[in-house]
Amino acid sequence: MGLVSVLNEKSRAQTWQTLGWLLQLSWQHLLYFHPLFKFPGSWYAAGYGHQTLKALHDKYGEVVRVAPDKLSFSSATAWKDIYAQRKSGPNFIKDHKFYTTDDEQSHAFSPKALLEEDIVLKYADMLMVAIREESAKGSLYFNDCYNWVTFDVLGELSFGEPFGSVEARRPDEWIDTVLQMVVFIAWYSALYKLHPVFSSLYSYLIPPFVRKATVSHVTQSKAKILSRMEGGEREDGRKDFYSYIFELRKEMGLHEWHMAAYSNAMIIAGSETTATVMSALTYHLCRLPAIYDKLKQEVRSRYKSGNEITSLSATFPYLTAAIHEILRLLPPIPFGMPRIVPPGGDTVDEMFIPGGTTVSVHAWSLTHSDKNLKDPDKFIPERWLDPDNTDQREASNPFLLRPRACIRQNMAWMEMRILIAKMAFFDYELVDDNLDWERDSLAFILWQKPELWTKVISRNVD
Ligand code: HEM
Repeated sequence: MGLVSVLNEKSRAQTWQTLGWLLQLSWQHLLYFHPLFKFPGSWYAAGYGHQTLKALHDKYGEVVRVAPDKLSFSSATAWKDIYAQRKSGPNFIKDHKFYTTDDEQSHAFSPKALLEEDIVLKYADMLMVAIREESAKGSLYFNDCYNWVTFDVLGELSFGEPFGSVEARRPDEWIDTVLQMVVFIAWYSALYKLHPVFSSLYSYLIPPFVRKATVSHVTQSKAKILSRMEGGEREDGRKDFYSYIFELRKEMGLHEWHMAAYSNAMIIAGSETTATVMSALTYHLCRLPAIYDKLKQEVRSRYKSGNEITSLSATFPYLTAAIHEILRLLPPIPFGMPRIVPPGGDTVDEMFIPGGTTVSVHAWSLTHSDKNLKDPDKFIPERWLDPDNTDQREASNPFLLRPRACIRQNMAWMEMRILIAKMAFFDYELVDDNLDWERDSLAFILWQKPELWTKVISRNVD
């Protein structure tokens, strides 16, 4: 519970007054004394959407000050400077005001050989049956379909049991709550970026029903973890995410609440990202039938049905290029992931940045800039296949860079390849011809997707 929510009315009025005061102070500090004074920008840009932040980058250049102590970059070299292994000096670590996992912890959880592929195949095949049957009854809400499968996969890998969404053909309440929370976490983060003091306003922003659902959600996650712990290893003797986490539990001093929080983060990081890619790609394939024809042709010329496709066989050059392109056009994590410049300062893009500054790369600004790519707003998978293409493809780093890149990017690729290849046995079209994915998507911590209703017109699936 935030501090402000426990204060009475008088104290709240005083709090507002103090906040106004602090704002004035910050403003003065910002104007005259702050070491980042020389960087152009907008002090209130913390809560800006992706398009506005791009407009700021277009106006001011590759570095923009987005809050008193925060800089946003939009250059391919900044990716390397901020997120990759530094050639000299310490790496830039995660901004702990924003993250709940620390740099070492999540990497200790990086599992080795898992049963992910079998699980992805199982739910992908169930989804194909669900789509075939449900689409015979009318148009389908594809955002949900993709969420069913990605959350079930992560549920089974994390808690040892799926959410049961593909089977029930409806989203689990747990998932709905998580997706609602994403919006509020973004508000929290925007307020925090402005000044940590403002983050206490957060408790005013969350409607009581979401707050209640969130508490119940974390309690449920903890109960699931406990039941998974009591149940011991999987019956088939194979290891999932939690087999490794349980092994490390003592060594890392983890409480059940840590594990519940970690599994929540893992499920969101692993489900909504992949589901967003699937929805956005489906939209673009509907809009660009010639591209979808090429993709279908590539898959259908090798397989007679989606059931024949396994994880190892789902390697198709055009399909892979389409994934690269949708990850570029719509990086699934839409905000700049914050890192802290080590004490003493260091350089980013050949500029000296004082220690303690929060820096990030805003991927969307970078991958939508015509300085880096030709026709950056168009979906063109061919740019990833043509050896003579001059686009700066290194502008796109949807999984970040090692050593702190997405720890499960191989699984993400495997899941996307399988789902897209199996989906290529359906023909479908948009129900709403006015839908414009880029215009209608909202960027929070993750994307809030526009509604994707499709009409499946042929089902070449057994
Ligand atoms: C297209 C799909 C995905 C994209 C684009 C993506 C991207 C990313 C990025 C950029 C990060 C770094 C975040 C940061 O440092 O702030 C990250 C971290 C992470 N991702 Fe993914 N991810 C995807 C899918 C997955 C999947 C399928 C899983 C799990 C099965 C997963 C699990 C994680 C975890 C646990 C972290 C946290 C790692 C850490 O704290 O260092 N991601 N992901």
